[in-house]
Amino acid sequence: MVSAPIKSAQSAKVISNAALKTQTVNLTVLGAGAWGSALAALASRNQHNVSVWSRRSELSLADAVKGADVILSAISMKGVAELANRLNTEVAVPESAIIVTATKGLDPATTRTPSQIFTETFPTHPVVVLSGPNLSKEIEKGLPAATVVASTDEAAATQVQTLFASDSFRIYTSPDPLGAELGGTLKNVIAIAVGVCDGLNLGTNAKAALMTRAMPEVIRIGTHLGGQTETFFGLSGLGDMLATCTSVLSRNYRVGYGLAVGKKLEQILAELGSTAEGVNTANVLIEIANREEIPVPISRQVHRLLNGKITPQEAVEALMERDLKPEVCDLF
Ligand SMILES: NC(=O)C1=CN([C@@H]2O[C@H](COP(=O)(O)OP(=O)(O)OC[C@H]3O[C@@H](n4cnc5c(N)ncnc54)[C@H](O)[C@@H]3O)[C@@H](O)[C@H]2O)C=CC1
Ligand SMILES: O=C(CO)COP(=O)(O)O
Repeated sequence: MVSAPIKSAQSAKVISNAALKTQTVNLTVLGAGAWGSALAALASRNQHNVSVWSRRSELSLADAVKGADVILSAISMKGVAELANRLNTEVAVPESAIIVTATKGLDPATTRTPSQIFTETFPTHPVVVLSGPNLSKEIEKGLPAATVVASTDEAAATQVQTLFASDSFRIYTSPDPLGAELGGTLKNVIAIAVGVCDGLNLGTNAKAALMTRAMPEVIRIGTHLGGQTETFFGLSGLGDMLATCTSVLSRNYRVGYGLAVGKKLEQILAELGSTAEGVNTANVLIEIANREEIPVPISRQVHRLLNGKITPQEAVEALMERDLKPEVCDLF
């Protein structure tokens, strides 16, 4: 008898999601790179009105956001603060528009996350983070994937869930935008470390140890910055860490791999021709860790490597030669 009300509540939720699906949403995607384009295609396939703006497009920013129900930013971190400022000062963002951020990075000038930037700039608008194990090339092919839309505004998260969800793109909601965003951001630095591990042919044991020991490091800094511990064990945390650290499609992984096989960082980034956020994130993360005295041993070695202070082999030695200790002693 206990199960009856639970079943009817679940049914009611499914019906309301289905009803939402029939509404056509005006979506504006800001950023026509790999991720912005893939997300625009998902919403188009769901029959929504999608317009895509990029800094090189003929469409002006003002025209792009006119009449938008949802504005999704998927540009590189280096442009987010400037874009938020332009949206605030140069154009009229519709009053009820939901702002979604899909960028995985930290602002070098202020150490803020994209959702913090948008929330501070648009305090009356709902802000939603979209983050998960989402290699865009797989999603473009229609391969199955899952992600998280996180917001303190549950209704806004549900609307964004419905906007993008399909048979091949399963979306979960979460009330923890910072946790979802930081999981996706901090793992990029770890993906560089795992790329180094593979580039040096250190084997599966080493890779498993690195990813596992990265979890307390990500949780330590992620919770310090406001994320919830459990979020880091979900799709946007562990899930994204696994995707990015185990796929040659990941640009961050390829940065680490390239360094390990003797390439210069500039050459690797030029060959990639697109964004590898982990490079900037490592710098900002170490600034935060130094300021707040948070131990981040793996990220610190990545930072030293990226800045030419050590070789890949020296980074491995530095991690292996640390003081011995119990495993579960330093999660927080
Ligand atoms: N590609 C992927 O598989 C995924 C990427 N992401 C995240 O999405 C963000 C964008 O990544 P991608 O689309 O892959 O990179 P991309 O390099 O393909 O595209 C970056 C886009 O940002 C724009 N941009 C760069 N600086 C700008 C500025 N100052 N002002 C306005 N626009 C600017 C570029 O013109 C381009 O449209 C990154 O934070 C990345 O971590 C998240 C999940 C998946
Ligand atoms: O965040 C991503 C997958 O979820 C994309 O990873 P890269 O930016 O390393 O390609």
